Amino acid sequence: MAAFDQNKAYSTQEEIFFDDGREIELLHFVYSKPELDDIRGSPQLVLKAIDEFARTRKYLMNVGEDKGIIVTSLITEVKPKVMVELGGYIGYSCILFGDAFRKAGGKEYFSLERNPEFAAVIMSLVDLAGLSDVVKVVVGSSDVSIKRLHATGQLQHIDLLFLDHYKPAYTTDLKLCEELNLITPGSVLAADNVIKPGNPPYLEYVRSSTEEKKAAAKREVTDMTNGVDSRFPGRTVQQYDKRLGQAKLNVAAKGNPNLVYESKLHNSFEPTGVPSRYLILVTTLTSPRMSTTPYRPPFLPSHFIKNSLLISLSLGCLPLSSMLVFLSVSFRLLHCLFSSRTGQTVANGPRKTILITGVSMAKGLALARILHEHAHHRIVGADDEPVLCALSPGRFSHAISKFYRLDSPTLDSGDSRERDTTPYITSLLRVIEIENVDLWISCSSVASSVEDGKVAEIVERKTRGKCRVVQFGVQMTERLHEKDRFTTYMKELGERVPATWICERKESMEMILSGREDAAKSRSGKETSMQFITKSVGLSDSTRADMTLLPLPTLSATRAYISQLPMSMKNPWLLQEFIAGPEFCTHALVVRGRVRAFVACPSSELLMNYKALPPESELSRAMLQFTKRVAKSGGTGFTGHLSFDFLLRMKDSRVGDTLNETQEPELYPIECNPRAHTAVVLFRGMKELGERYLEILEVDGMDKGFRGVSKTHHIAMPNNPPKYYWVGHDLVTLLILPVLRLLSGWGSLREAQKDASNFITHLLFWKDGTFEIWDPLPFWWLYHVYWPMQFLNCIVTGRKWSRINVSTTKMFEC
Ligand SMILES: C[S@@+](CC[C@H](N)C(=O)[O-])C[C@H]1O[C@@H](n2cnc3c(N)ncnc32)[C@H](O)[C@@H]1O
Repeated sequence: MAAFDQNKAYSTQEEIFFDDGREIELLHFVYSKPELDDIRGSPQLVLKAIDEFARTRKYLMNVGEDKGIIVTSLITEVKPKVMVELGGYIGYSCILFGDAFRKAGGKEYFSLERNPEFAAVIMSLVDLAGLSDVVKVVVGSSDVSIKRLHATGQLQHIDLLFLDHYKPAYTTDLKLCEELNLITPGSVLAADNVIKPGNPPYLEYVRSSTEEKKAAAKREVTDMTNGVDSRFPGRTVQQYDKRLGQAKLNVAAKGNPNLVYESKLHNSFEPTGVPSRYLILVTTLTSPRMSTTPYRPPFLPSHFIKNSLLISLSLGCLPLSSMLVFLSVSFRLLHCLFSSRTGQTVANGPRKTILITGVSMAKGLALARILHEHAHHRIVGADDEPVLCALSPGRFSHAISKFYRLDSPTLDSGDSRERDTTPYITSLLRVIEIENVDLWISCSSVASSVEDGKVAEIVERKTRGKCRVVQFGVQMTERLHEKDRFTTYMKELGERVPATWICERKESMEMILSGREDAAKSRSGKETSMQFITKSVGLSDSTRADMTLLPLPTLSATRAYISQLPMSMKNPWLLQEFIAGPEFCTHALVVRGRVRAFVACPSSELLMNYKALPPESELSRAMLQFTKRVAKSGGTGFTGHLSFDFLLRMKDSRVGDTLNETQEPELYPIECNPRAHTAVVLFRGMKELGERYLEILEVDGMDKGFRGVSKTHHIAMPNNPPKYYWVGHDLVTLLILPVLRLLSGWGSLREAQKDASNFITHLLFWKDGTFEIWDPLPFWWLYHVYWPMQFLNCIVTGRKWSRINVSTTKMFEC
């Protein structure tokens, strides 16, 4: 630390050092300067005048030049678009930082000041400095102002936060900003005077790990007076009481414990020349890292209340959905009367039995309904459900002649690979045998992938091809399903894949990251922009939404992040190049190595919205071509459902989420799901898809190529189908949660309005993924029996969940 220049030292701090009229005196001092015309519009000259007053007249509690330079350098480095300062006083920091901020391309600088007289001084001096275009002075207590700015949509994110106000409010205001999602990865905090006069609770909070914060939140707070930590001296606590009364702290703010900070102390001098210690904090995240969904504060206090509220919601909606079912059934009866007069579907060939597994899920149900259109054949449905609990919504579908309960799949795929029989395999084989099934369409979940593959092999062997199956064998299923093997396979096929490494040890992940960084640096001679994400090779509900970009801003943060990954020889992790761009998913039916049905759509959060890409679009065509190449490589024994997740690298990263059809698509397959995708709902009402499945039955002999017997080479693709959503999911996420968030002061009106308008648009113009007017019972059962029973079970067993997927009936445990 360089020596302090005594010539610029402020006057000594007196016993009473502010709010004694000196702030207004300062205004007169500045405005009576003979060189006022030169000062006007010059932030530097305004600061010089303020410094002169503090040196020659009275002390001012400004950040000062020495400490200020730390923040101005930070501004130049971070280039914030939005900056907030808590505590503006007479506007010194606001003018110093506002100037640097504007030069660095900043757009909005909010200066929050509780004392209206001080705020008036700031406004006057900011105006004189010519900074009114970027600086907005907000009068009021910081927590109230933050909430209001957020609620009115004026403040949506903070790139740089400067804390220099009421010491006990540092932690509570930071927690508030975290909860409102104003502080996210990439945000930088600079806090003044954390060592002297000191701010132990703040230091403790920003230095804690996620676990420590969670544990601290659970502990009973005993050492607090009026929400103020007893470690603060009385003088600090009562500093602003005289004029403004006792500050009310927002102690309800719980913060986001998942945000973990990396902190660095900077030594400097107070403007009086007294050495000071300054804390600059760079936010970095540990688990669950940068989620694609913004962090939403848990305003529902417990799982019990959450589950109880959802059960009540189901009860509340019961009359309306029962009425809907009644109307639908009446409509169907009338329709049947009418269609019996106009004639039924003409029988064509021998009647076959088609088994569809996974009918509890929207995808299985959609396929059952599509095949039901071919009324001549018999559709049997099956799915796993608990013994003596008729929970599966699919069992009540009009499309299904008979439903069978299956045992649950074995969750450990390694286990099921070793064993030839599991309760699931046995129960499924029994259904195929009892029903003398001609075609089994496997539409099951990820949990049963390997066992389904096993059943496929056994059935083909036992029935000598009499029973046809839409399901790949075990080896192919594993090769496609396991992320590491899939990437290797794609490389073997010469396909473009993101750079990927399989890591069994944390040290190797660290080494790869530092090696890549060094190589990139030496190639370009400057900082690399290449970023990576990590994923567990096996299934992991808790980490799958995690999108933390590596390397983190500092080596130690990257190390800390890697160290918390549950990586081992048995549970390897992938380190994969991050491709910035939109994600897409596809669904395809492949028969004997040929794609027979295909659809592509943009991926949405939790995959609860489906909008098909036009089949003729360049993107859809590119994804289809890729699917065709993979299908062909599987040979003539390759029959099953094939879904991929693709990332599209945009040439101009700024258009990240908007699709520009004129760009040449640079697609990267990142994952494969060798099973049906919920996107199959986009085929609803499309008889042609049913025909593609029935063609499998027409193939004469297992060794005969498909080409010889195909009626058409045309691939079934939905053209301009309706958009799909799930009303239960949208009702909660777009209507109830935003309203509750708004009422509890956490959400903004603008956000709630936007969500509500999306909900209404979906309700009016989109189709529900489960409801069908001629087959309404599965919908009713899903929302009024299946989910309430699941929530009740969670209350009774204490099972905790963080998200649910209405379409796949899956609960993500936490
Ligand atoms: C140390 S001074 C700020 C100095 C200023 N940042 C500078 O360097 O020029 C602290 C200021 O915070 C203000 N303040 C105190 N509690 C506050 C709160 N809860 N919300 C907003 N401002 C507050 C005080 O009125 C005072 O003006």
